[in-house]
Amino acid sequence: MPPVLSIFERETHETIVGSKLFQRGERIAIGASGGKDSTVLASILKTLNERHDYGLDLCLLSIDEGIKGYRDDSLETVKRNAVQYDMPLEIVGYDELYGWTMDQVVAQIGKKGNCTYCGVFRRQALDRGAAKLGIKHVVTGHNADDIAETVMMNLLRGDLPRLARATSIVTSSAASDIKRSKPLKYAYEKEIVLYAYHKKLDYFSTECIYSPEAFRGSARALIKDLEKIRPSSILDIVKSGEDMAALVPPELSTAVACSGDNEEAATGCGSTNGRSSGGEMAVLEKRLAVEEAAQYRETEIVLPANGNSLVQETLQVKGGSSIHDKKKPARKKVVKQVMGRCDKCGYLSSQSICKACMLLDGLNKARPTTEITVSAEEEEGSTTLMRHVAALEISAS
Ligand SMILES: Nc1ncnc2c1ncn2[C@@H]1O[C@H](COP(=O)(O)OP(=O)(O)OP(=O)(O)O)[C@@H](O)[C@H]1O
Repeated sequence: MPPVLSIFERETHETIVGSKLFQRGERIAIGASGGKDSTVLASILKTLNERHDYGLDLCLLSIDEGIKGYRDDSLETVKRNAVQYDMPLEIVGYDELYGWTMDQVVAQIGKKGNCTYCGVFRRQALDRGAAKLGIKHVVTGHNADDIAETVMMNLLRGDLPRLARATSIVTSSAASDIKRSKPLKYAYEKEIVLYAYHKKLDYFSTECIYSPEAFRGSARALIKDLEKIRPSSILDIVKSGEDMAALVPPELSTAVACSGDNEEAATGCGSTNGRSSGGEMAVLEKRLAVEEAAQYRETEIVLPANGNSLVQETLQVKGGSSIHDKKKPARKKVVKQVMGRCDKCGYLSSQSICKACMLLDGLNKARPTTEITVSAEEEEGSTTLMRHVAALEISAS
């Protein structure tokens, strides 16, 4: 076996053991997209489970987002993987869960912002798929590159709670009783590709046909540039993310989880997306330059406030608003989240309407603009988990 394989396997084993990721006898659903990361994850977990006798019961869980020419092809890969790794496979589709495929969502809303829908739907779909299997732990193939990008994006957004969630190897939230973990958190994408290559793994390498998420692409490009001058940048960013996460009060990072958002949902589907160079970074840089220039036109004035105390306020001498006026909205008050059920679909949620249902409401309201026919049998016999979403068929026209 080439040393690169054994080193990779040993390091992944160390991550698993060091983080006490699994318990003996645990049933684990591997989020399997057919891509390189989750294929390598399935392969290596099978190897390590047998070699080190973890005692895990592994299965593959795939979400069919309903993207023709992309997900249907990658699911064929997952079906082959199920045979190759001798693991049961469960496939859950957006159409059965939500009454919408991503192809239909994109036809309705366009490509812009479609990753947000997909991310929110996928998170819930993975939970629902795991619940269907009676499994409480889902592992995903997120790697160090993905996490470094997410850290960078949340740093630029000033969103430390979400940054904290992205860096933790295990995430669980009050809004779901299903745990998530990322055993490849410290694995470079390059190592994963090499492992797949040397082990001749069968994976699907086409990227999603819908628009990439520009901001992630920009963060990725920035990290790639940093790597040229500092090769350890990716793991350094992951490490810095972990250190920053330690400063975030737990109730704040939990509140992010409870809001129904997650790193994937907030940033689109994740790592493969947005790998094109985005213009957002250029816009950001331009804005920063303008703001920097504006600083020189500012004068510090101390004003008396509330009679006694002195409050420093910055006023701008010439027109326009001061950069200090562009205060970020005050951090949201942290409300203790209580797990309940979504009024519409009954899914676990800390809100009265879960995020997926909110998005579906918007989609369904706009749907009558398209010519629609409802199939009576389908509506009557629907086993759709979300009963409020009628099984609609868009007529061929
Ligand atoms: N359709 C899906 N079904 C099941 N799991 C998924 C699906 N899409 C993504 N995942 C899980 O989320 C992880 C991150 O997904 P992402 O879209 O960022 O793709 P990626 O980093 O290219 O991973 P991969 O190479 O496995 O596709 C995947 O490794 C996989 O575990």
